[in-house]
Parts: sequence; C-alpha cells; structure tokens
Amino acid sequence: MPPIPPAVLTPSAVRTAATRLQSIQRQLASQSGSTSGQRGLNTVVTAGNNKKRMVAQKKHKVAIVGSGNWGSAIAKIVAENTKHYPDVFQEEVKMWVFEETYLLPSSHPRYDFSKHSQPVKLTQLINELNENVKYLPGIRLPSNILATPDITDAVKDATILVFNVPHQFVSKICDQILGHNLPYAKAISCIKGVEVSSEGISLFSDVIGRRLGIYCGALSGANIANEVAQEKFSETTIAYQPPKDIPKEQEMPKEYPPVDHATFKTLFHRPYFHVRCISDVAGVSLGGALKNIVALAAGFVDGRGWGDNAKAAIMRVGLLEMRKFGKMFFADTCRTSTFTEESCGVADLITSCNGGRNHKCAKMMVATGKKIEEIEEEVLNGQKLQGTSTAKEVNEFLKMRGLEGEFPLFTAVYSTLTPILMHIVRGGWSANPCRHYRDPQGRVHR
Ligand SMILES: NC(=O)c1ccc[n+]([C@@H]2O[C@H](COP(=O)([O-])OP(=O)(O)OC[C@H]3O[C@@H](n4cnc5c(N)ncnc54)[C@H](O)[C@@H]3O)[C@@H](O)[C@H]2O)c1
Ligand SMILES: O=P(O)(O)OC[C@H](O)CO
Repeated sequence: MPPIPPAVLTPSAVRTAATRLQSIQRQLASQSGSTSGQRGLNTVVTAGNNKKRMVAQKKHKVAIVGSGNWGSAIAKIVAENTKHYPDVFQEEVKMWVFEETYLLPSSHPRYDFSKHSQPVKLTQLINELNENVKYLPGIRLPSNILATPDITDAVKDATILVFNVPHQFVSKICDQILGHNLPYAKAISCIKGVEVSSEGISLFSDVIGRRLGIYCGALSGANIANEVAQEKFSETTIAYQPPKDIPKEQEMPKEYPPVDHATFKTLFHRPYFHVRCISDVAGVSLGGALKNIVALAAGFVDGRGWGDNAKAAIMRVGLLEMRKFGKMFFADTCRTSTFTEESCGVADLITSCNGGRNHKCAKMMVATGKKIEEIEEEVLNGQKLQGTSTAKEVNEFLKMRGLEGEFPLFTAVYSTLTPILMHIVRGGWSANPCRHYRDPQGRVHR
C-alpha cells in the first residue's frame, strides 16, 4: 500500500473536498426525498404535479391556525411556497392570532412613537411590520401573510388547514371552528402533544379530524422554530395517509389539485427545510409529543451537571420508551423506523435535549430551585412548554393502566424524583425492559 501523503491544502485538494461535500449534500437531500434545494424540488414536485396542475381549475387556500413561535415560523414557510407555486395555491395565507395587546419596545428598528407608545393589538403589529414581534421577533414574515384575530375568518374557504397551537388550546379552538370549515378541507397538525381523557389517549391529528369531520395528518421534526425561521438547515417529517373510503362530502372536488404527499411537499419544503413524507401518523405525532418528556429529563441531568454521557444514556432510554409507547398503544400503525430513522424521532430527540425550551427550563429549574411554571413565566415571554403537561397526561394514562413501571423514565420525569433518575443514570436500572415486554392483552412485543 503506498504511503499516505501528508495533507496539503492545494487548490486541487480544496476542489476535491468541495466536490465530495456537494456529493454528500446531494445524497442527504435525496434521502430526504428531494434533490437539493428549490431547483430539485421543482423538478421532483412540479414534474409529478404538472399534469394535475394543468387540469386543476381551482387553487388551494391555506390557513394557519396559530401564531406562536412555531406557528409563525411555519406560516413563513407556507407563505413563501404559496407565492412560489401560484398554480397550486392562492398566494394569501391567513394566520389566526389569539389576540392580545403588545407594547413594542422603543429599541425596535421600526418603532414610531406616534403609533407605538401605547400597547397595540398584536394582529395590527404583525400586519404593519410583517413581523410577529412578540413570538418570533427579528424575523421578517412574507407580506402575503394576513394576521386575523377571527378564527372563522381565518378558516373560511380554506382547503388546507395547518394547526399550530400549544396542545392545551386545541379542543377549544376546534369548537370555535366547527361549522365554519369546508367539509372537504384537509389538515396537518404541527402540534406536539397528546390528549388524555377517561376514554384513553388520542393524537391531535385524530382530535382535530374527529371534531371537525375532516382528515388530518401530522408534521413534526427536529425543528427549533427560531433556527428554522433564520433559514438554518433542518429536516422534517410529514405523515399523511387518509383512509380510502371517506364519506362523499369529504372528497376534495376535482377542480382542485389533489391533496397528497407531493402537494404537501410543495407546500412545506424549502431549500432550508427538507421534507420527507411517510404514512405513519401515529409515529410522527408520538415522536413529537414524547420527546418533550425526555427533554425535561435531559434538562434535569444538565442542571445537575451529571455530564454528556449521562445525558446520552437518558436519551437512549427515552427513545426506547418512546418506541415502546408507540408499539404498545398504537400497534396497528406505529413503526419502529419512524422513531429510529426519521427527523420526527431520534433527530428531534437530540435537538430538543440540547436546544429546546423544555430542556432549558428544566435545567434552570434544577439550578434555581424554582418551580418550572415560574421559570416558564419568567423566561418564555408567553411561549408555552409542552413537556410538563405531556408528562402529566402520559402519567395519568399509564397510571390508569398500572403501567408506570414499564416506563421508568417517563414516570420519573413526572414525579421529578431525581433519585429515580439518578438510579437509571448510574446503571441501577441495568436490565433493558424495552427489549421485550407484555402489553395489557398479554402479547409479547420486541
Ligand atoms: N417553538 C418551537 O420551537 C416548536 C418547534 C416545533 C414544534 N413546536 C410545537 O408547535 C406547537 C405550537 O407551539 P408554538 O411554539 O407555536 O407556540 P408558543 O409556545 O409560542 O405559544 C404561544 C402561543 O399560544 C397562544 N395562546 C396563548 N394563550 C392562548 C389561548 N388561551 N388560546 C389559544 N392560544 C393561546 C399565543 O397567542 C401564542 O400564539 C406546540 O405543540 C409545540 O410543541 C414548537
Ligand atoms: O422548545 P421545545 O422544547 O418546545 O422543542 C422545540 C421543538 O419541538 C424542537 O423540534
């Protein structure tokens, strides 16, 4: 074997490295189901859609229900694409805002004393400044986003509804929408959480679908909103698999382009936001909900200063519990690969355990000894933690079934009993209960 020459930074070495990097990028992009960048998207999506677009007489109208940190970042993506694909979508995107007043800081570059010296309605500020100054400050929103405080106005005539609100508000919002949505509208839930009631546990895609009588899929991924809004690269997963036998009134009229994976890719994919479409709605929804519990645990670990190895152990156990939960309670559709291979699974877990709000607040809780709700109030400026209520809701659900012991990490987070976490981290919990287990019906899962 010839000796390896010393690394010299010649122009040709740089060119070779650049070519290799480009090829890796292309490979990554093709794994996310698209060639790189917007040009690739055009080729893939419009090629598939062109025929459909040529025959479509009507365009989809898209509404965003929610305008928080992620709601606004997703509205930005969607509005960029409705503008980019005028054959498929109406350009204007209405964004529903839970109205409140906001006092614009005098340090804001577009502060005008004559308009902003008193608190102003948030919708008014968003429409005037093209910026959600409270929930996504510093990010210019496309001018085709129209903020509205009226939920019925927002969803009127919309054929695609994108739900993006903290999970505790979904049911009430659906009650307000009911009767005002098109019966054939389709929805995507970007919500990370689960609903627990005496009847059991539900995904928000199902809650929305059931309450409004429409089909709803899910979008979730390693997507810290501020990074996405700054157009830093990320991937996401969309799950959409409507049943074949839907009632006649729910069928999308033929005048519209069909709503399928290609259409959702056209709506959500950006050069900086790569979309992969799959069918496992339960896996995508559960990944987004359950990783928030694990992120709290990771925050406790960092707050205690237990180190990166301990945090990695928590993440490993957390991922196993997430998968186990999915397989145990949504066995018919949930796939292991959704947790281990998709952005909505392992990647979201990693990003959330490092840079998410749940992690940050849990870490501060340990450091300051304050209640996490106090910290949420003090540092999040109105944004909402989802992990604390999800930990409680999941615990209620497990407790009702006598299954808390099957999910020691989820249970420990809820109880915030650090000794249990310590026990897991130190290896006291050496057996791997996730490898195989019996479900309540006595079936063995691996
Ligand atoms: N922020 C992120 O980085 C991020 C990323 C991916 C997914 N998510 C998920 O997206 C969902 C929405 O999160 P977000 O970050 O947009 O919200 P957020 O945390 O910024 O929450 C604030 C939003 O809640 C609204 N709100 C407050 N009180 C309300 C009420 N009573 N009724 C209705 N709305 C009310 C506010 O007006 C604001 O729009 C969550 O499930 C979250 O887990 C968030
Ligand atoms: O900030 P968090 O903890 O709500 O997490 C944000 C996103 O879900 C990360 O993908």
